[in-house]
Amino acid sequence: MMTKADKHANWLSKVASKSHWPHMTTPQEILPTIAKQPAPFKHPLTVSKNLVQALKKSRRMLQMILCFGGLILFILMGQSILRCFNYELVSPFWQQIMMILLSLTGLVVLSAYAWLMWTTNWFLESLWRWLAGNLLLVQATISQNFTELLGLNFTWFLLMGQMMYEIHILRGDLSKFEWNLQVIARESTTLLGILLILSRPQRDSLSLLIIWLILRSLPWTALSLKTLVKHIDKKLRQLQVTSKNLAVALQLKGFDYVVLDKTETLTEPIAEVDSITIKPGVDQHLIWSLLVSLEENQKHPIAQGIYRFAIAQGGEVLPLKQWGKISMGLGADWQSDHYLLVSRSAVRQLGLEPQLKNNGKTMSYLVKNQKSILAEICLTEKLKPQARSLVQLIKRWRWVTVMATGDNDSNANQVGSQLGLDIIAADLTSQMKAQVVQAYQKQGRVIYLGDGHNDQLALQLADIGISLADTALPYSQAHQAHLMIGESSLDASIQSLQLLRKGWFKNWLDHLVWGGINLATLLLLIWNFPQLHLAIIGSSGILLLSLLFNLCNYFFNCFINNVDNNGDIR
Ligand SMILES: Nc1ncnc2c1ncn2[C@@H]1O[C@H](COP(=O)(O)OP(=O)(O)OP(=O)(O)O)[C@@H](O)[C@H]1O
Ligand SMILES: [Cu+]
Repeated sequence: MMTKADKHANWLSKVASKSHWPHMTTPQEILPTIAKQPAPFKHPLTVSKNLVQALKKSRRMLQMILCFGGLILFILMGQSILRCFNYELVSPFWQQIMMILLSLTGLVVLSAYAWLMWTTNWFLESLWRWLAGNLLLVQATISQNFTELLGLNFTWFLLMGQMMYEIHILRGDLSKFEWNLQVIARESTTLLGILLILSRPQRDSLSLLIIWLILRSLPWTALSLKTLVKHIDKKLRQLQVTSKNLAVALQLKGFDYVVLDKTETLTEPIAEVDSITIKPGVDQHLIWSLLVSLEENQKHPIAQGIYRFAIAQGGEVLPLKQWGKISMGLGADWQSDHYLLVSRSAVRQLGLEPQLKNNGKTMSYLVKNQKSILAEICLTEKLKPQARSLVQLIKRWRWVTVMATGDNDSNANQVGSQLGLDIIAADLTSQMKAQVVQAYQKQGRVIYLGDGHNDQLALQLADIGISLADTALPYSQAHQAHLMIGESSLDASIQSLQLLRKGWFKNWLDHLVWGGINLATLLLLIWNFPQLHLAIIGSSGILLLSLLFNLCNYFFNCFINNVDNNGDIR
């Protein structure tokens, strides 16, 4: 049988063979093809620029009005529907038909809602809600309670909307404003719900309600996401790790793939030159000088190794005209010739054949005018001491380990098998690294661990990007990652991953406790404690308001996000 790992290895070999070269990796070139985010919600309305600008300015105010207005309208509509439609007057046969239809739609809507929840990895919560919802459904159907059935349908429909909204938050960045809005909405609606219940004639439900609210607040304070984020952020900072969007990261709950960069992530930041084989008849001093000049200002581990070696051989700096960054190496013009210092696969794509066999080493080739190989450079990279424990840790958690490297496959296989990685993808450009991440995201959640050198895009696209930006090698775009490790050792990475996992576990516990409380209340209800019924009606009042708030917010976000800075609808 084909394992998960095999399937992806197959797919990867297909992607890797599509590599194009020479290829200038400019962000403009990559972004349109790679950074294809899920298509944004297209609003069917076309509105004038001025209106959009006005909407944007008064967005918050409008949200409030729409939300509370919507709630009042909703209640009024529900009441008038129930008043106009006299269920008792319908013939018993049609009453039965309507009951069955309502139960069935209830089941469908409930299942759709639970499924949406399932897709965000809230497995347990989704299961609780589905089971509890079905209990309610059965109870209402058996007792032939038409109003309750109608209410259940409505509530689940709204819950589905809320779930869509939450998925929307999970996909994007949770802004501070959105976060605060959520908190305000939740707290104010709780207050409103309490007032609603207090205004009811039956006071006996009050004590039950208070117990219920205390129970409800326990997990909220002890285990809530906000507390967790604070706690974990503090610990991360002690490790000199800066985090971004930790709330989003912690809501993801568990991972399926960890994609690792090789050079400088798993290996030490300086490579050691083993040998440089120069083509017979070529001026050696020119080679050393070309190497020194090419690598002079490069931060790449290979560059550091080559530079040191060539300097020691007496290389001098020549006024080269550098090409800027290209994938798979460097390019520069000197006098009327152009020189490339590139990888094995790049050399092959030029139709040239290296002399030396590649025995699991990192290789780099100096090529003149895309026609002849002047020098073959063979380098050794040392594994970082903690690389093995990192991989073992990840494997113990049963996440699939993938190596995505720009280095040649011979070396990648050597390092990969030494560490026992599940999948190895070599000869990747930064564009292909991003594609690898995207491909795995179709199967599950992806963490990317890299140095921010040839993988900024991959770091950005992954569900969590962890960049090991060595303070001595500040990579310009590393800040887009969710976590930044300020040292090149893997210790902080290992500890950060462990912290995240602890966070997910606690978050999971939170849902367990919540689900337990919900289920217990519902079971009590089924065993016919009429007072609790009131408490639950009160809490659904809370729910309703917060749902409407979230729904308004959701549509607003989709709508506003579709409008670019010029006020044009995309
Ligand atoms: N500064 C450089 N000097 C010499 N060769 C280079 C340089 N940069 C890249 N190369 C060549 O291109 C290949 C791929 O480099 P790239 O930076 O894409 O990946 P990498 O850093 O080696 O691996 P990883 O993706 O695991 O970090 C290298 O193996 C090397 O042959
Ligand atoms: Cu790297």
